[in-house]
Amino acid sequence: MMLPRPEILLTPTEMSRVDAAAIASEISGQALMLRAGEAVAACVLRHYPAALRFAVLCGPGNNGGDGYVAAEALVRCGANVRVFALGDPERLRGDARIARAGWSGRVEALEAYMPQAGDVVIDAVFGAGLARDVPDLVQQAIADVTAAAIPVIAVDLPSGIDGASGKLRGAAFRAERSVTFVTRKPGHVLLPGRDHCGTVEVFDIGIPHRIVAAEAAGLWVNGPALFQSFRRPRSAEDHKYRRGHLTVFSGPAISTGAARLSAGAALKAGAGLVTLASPSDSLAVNAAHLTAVMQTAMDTVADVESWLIDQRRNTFALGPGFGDRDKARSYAVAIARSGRNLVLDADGISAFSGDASALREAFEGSAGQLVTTPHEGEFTRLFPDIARGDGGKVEKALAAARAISGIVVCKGADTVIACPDGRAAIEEHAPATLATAGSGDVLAGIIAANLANGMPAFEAACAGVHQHGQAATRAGEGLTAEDLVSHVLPA
Ligand SMILES: NC(=O)C1=CN([C@@H]2O[C@H](COP(=O)(O)OP(=O)(O)OC[C@H]3O[C@@H](n4cnc5c(N)ncnc54)[C@H](OP(=O)(O)O)[C@@H]3O)[C@@H](O)[C@H]2O)[C@@H](O)CC1
Ligand SMILES: [K+]
Repeated sequence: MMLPRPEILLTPTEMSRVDAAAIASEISGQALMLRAGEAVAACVLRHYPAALRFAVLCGPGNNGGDGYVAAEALVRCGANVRVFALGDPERLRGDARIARAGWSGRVEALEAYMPQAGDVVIDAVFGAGLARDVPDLVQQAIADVTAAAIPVIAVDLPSGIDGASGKLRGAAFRAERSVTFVTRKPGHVLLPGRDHCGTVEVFDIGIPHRIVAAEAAGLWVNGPALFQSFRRPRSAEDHKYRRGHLTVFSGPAISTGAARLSAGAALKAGAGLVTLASPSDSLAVNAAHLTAVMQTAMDTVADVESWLIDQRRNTFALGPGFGDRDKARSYAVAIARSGRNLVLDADGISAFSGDASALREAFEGSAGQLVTTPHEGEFTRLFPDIARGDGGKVEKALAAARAISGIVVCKGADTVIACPDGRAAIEEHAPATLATAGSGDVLAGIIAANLANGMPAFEAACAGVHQHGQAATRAGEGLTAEDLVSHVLPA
């Protein structure tokens, strides 16, 4: 069933607040658990009609409670079901205790479970309440089930996956399917969690959307819903200057390709004009490759300042193949002072290694918007203290965004886009083919084009990450960064 905002993600903490708010508004917790467990039973019957036996592994909390409900529902349908529990089921409390009482069969100890051909495992050991590494007994069960290649259906999340961060807690089941409730959780989308969840089904267990919306803090799966209303409307009266003038800084003669990839991608993404600002020694090399992209000589910060006099030059991309870090810092500061937008990538990020506060000071009070696009190594260099912390990718990206008062795009197969105001989005459709030289340069150019078009920075970055993934999907196998450029489309 479609939820009103399918892109919302709730962390386990937010989910338990939603649960508490639902119960406070007279929705019975027991009824929620019944619907959840029955949804799991329906899912396994639909997908594994030929199973010889369902082995339901139940934990000590409400995830286990869902397992007992599913077990009883399966027996009612005539299935062969065995239940194996972690810990003493007599110690269950609340709704889980009631669910246990509703299970008409025996409960065996988890260690008694011996996987057999024809089994399907229902993993109801831990869900949202996983608080630390899974105990040895569970690690052993995970190893046995994995070795025997038994299909696993996870209730909520595979046991061992942290719902907030997607991180592995000791070990985790690799599920073929996960059945979750109300919304997906970050652990379904972030890696490695996403790889352990299999196909995720979201069931509406009857909690009204207004309760969900009240607790949702602003974390989404990236997609057009986040940025479509900020797209630049197309108009017959448009001319190129209305679509923004982007300047991309080129590196020295031996490393000009990266900036050309950014510039080419920006034109395809819909920037009205793109100028490559080249050191004098690179002009001839760049000229040999350029057609629609224009060129100007740019050797010093004084050259940058005089280029900034024309207010139509509203957006800059700095870093791809740039090289000179001192110059990169002085250029970035000049752009910030003049109130223009900046996408800072690659060498532009390295120029501020360990000194993120200098970026924040430069952009604080500036009318210009800052977007940085670090991969993992660049993130560690720019934000060493944040990178060392324990948090998940979303928490780290948000801390970094606050540290620079700008948008941070943490690149990877689960790119996170974070805004200093607390909003964040996770991309889930980036094809593996994007892991190719120059792909990041293309992304920087697309985001810069969106900024040049007048999009607010968070939306420009979300759209850019989405456009980048879509371009890679259109390009298909054997993708190079040049192919990627040719498949870029406007937001
Ligand atoms: N929210 C909703 O709307 C609905 C939620 N529903 C379901 O509830 C689930 C969340 O339930 P939950 O909060 O009870 O957490 P759950 O995952 O069962 O684990 C908690 C227990 O495990 C224990 N424990 C934790 N880590 C451990 C470790 N490493 N090793 C050993 N023990 C460990 C922990 O012990 P403690 O940390 O307190 O010592 C506690 O006893 C959710 O995933 C969904 O399936 C549905 O019914 C529909 C409505
Ligand atoms: K589980």
